[in-house]
Amino acid sequence: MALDLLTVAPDYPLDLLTPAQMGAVDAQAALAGLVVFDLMDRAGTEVAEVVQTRWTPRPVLVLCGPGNNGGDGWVAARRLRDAGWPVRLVSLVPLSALTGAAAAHAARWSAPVEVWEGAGPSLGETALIVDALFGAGLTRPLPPAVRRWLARTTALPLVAVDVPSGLDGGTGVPLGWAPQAALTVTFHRYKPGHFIMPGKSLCGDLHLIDICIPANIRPPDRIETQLNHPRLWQTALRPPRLADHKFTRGWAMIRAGHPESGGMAGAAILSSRAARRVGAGLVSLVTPAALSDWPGTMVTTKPWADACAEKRATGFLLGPGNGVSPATAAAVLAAAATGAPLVLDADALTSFAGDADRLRRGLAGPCVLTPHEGEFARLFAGTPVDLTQGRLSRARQAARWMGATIVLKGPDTLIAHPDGRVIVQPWAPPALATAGSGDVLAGIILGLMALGISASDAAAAGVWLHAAAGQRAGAHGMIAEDLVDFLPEILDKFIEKSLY
Ligand SMILES: NC(=O)C1=CN([C@@H]2O[C@H](COP(=O)(O)OP(=O)(O)OC[C@H]3O[C@@H](n4cnc5c(N)ncnc54)[C@H](OP(=O)(O)O)[C@@H]3O)[C@@H](O)[C@H]2O)[C@@H](O)CC1
Ligand SMILES: [K+]
Repeated sequence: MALDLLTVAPDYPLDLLTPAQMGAVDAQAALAGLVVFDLMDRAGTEVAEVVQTRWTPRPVLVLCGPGNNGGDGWVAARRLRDAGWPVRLVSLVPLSALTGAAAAHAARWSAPVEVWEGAGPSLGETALIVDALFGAGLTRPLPPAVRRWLARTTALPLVAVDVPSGLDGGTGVPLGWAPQAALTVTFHRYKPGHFIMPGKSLCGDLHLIDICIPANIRPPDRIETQLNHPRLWQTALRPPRLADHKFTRGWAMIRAGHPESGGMAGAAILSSRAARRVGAGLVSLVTPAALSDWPGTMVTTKPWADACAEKRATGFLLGPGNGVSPATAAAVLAAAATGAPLVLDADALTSFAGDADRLRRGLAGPCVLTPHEGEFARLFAGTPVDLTQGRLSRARQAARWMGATIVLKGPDTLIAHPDGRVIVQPWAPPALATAGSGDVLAGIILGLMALGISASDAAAAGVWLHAAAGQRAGAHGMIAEDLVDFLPEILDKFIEKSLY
C-alpha cells in the first residue's frame, strides 16, 4: 500500500490489534450493546462495495468458512448478487454447522449454495475469488484440499476478507501457507500481519473499514504494536533556538574506516552529511588515515579514544565502512562505555557476531542498532533470541534482550524498543534498497539523538524522514546522496510551525 509520506497527517489509526485483542474488542462491543449481526452486515457490505469500486461486474466465487469470517462472506455475496453480479457461493461446511450471526446471514441467502466436497469446486467462468474462509479465528494450517485449491487458482485475483486465509494476523507469518491477495479488506483496526512481511506482501492493497465500533472500546491488555506516524514523534523535533550555538545542537562523532584496510570512507561521509542535515551542530569524522577534506565535516585523524574522551560529544556512530574486526568491536565498546547516545550499523554489528553478549554488557547509554536481516541473524545467532520466529517476534525479543532500540530494516522496517513496544513503518519506497541508503538512515538517527532526542523518537522519526526523502526523490534513478539533499524540505514539513 503506497502511502503519501510527505503529507503531514495522513489519517489512519495507529494501533495494530492482534487477533486476540480484536476478539476482546468484539466481546466488549457485544457487551456494550453492539449486535454482531449488524457489525457483520457492515463488514460484508463494505467488502462488496470495495469489490465494486475496483472491478466491473464479473463471475465471482465467494468461499465462506465455518466462523464469522465466513459470515462476512455470506453478506458480501448477497450484496454483490443484489448489485447484479453473477455470484457462486461455496460453503466450506454444511449450513447446519453454522452458528450465530453467520448462520443468520446464511439464512438470508436465497440462491443455490455449493458445499465444499473433495478437491473443491470447479472454477467454471470464475473471474474473481472472495476468500472469506478464515480470519481472526485461524488456529491451524489450512485443510490440505483448500490449500491445494487456492494454490491452483493463483491466476485469478483474490479478495481477502480480513486476512488472506492462512495468514496469522498477529505476526504476518502464514500458518503453513496463505494465498496471494490482490486486495485485503479489514475491519476496525489494522492487524500487525497486514504490515509485516511476508503478510504485508500477501495482503496486496489494504482497505480498512470502519464498522462503527466506538474508539473507546479497547482491548484490556497493552497495545504493543503501532504504525509509525509523525504524531508519535513530531513534537520531539525542534527548530534551532535563538540562543543555540553549534555545541548546544549536539556534537556527533562518526568512526570512518581506514581506506587502505578496505574501510569505505564514503559510507561515513554519507552518514555525516545526513547527521548534519537533520540538525546536529557539529559532526566529526574520526579516521585513522587522512581523508580528503570534506567541507563542513570535521575530519580528524586523532585516535578514536580521544573522540570517546570528548565530554561535549552527544552521539557516536560506528559501522558504515568500518570493517568487521576486533578493532571495530573495541571501538564500539569504548564509545558505549561513555554512556552517550550510540548508533550501531553494518560492520559494527557484525563485529560482534557470535559475541553479542559482550556488546549487550557494554552498553551504558541509549543505543539504536540498525541491522538488516543478514546483520540481525549474524548478530543474534546463539543468543536467547529465537531466530525461527517471524520478524515482529524476533525484533521484539532482540530489543528486550539487548536493552536497545532495534531498527530491523526491510520493506516493513520495524522499530523495536526494550519495553516491548514495536513501531512498524507503514510504507517506504522500494527504491530505498540501494547502496548507501542505510548509511544515510544511521546518520539521520545519529543526528537526531545528538540533538537530544530519545532513542525511540529518533529511530521512529529517522525511519519516517528517510522514507519520505526516498519518496521525494522519486521512483527512478535515486541514489543515496540524493536523500540527504531532500532532508531540509522534509524536515520543514514535519517540524511543527508552532514551535518557531
Ligand atoms: N472484528 C469484528 O468486530 C468483527 C469481525 N468479523 C469477522 O469475524 C472474523 C473472526 O471470526 P471468528 O472468530 O468466528 O473466526 P474465523 O476466522 O471465522 O474462524 C473460526 C472458525 O474456523 C475454524 N478454523 C480455524 N482454523 C481452521 C483451519 N485451519 N481449518 C479448519 N477450520 C479452522 C474454527 O474452528 P475451531 O478452531 O474452533 O475448531 C472456527 O470454527 C474476523 O476475521 C472478521 O472477518 C466481522 O463479522 C465483523 C465483526
Ligand atoms: K479470509
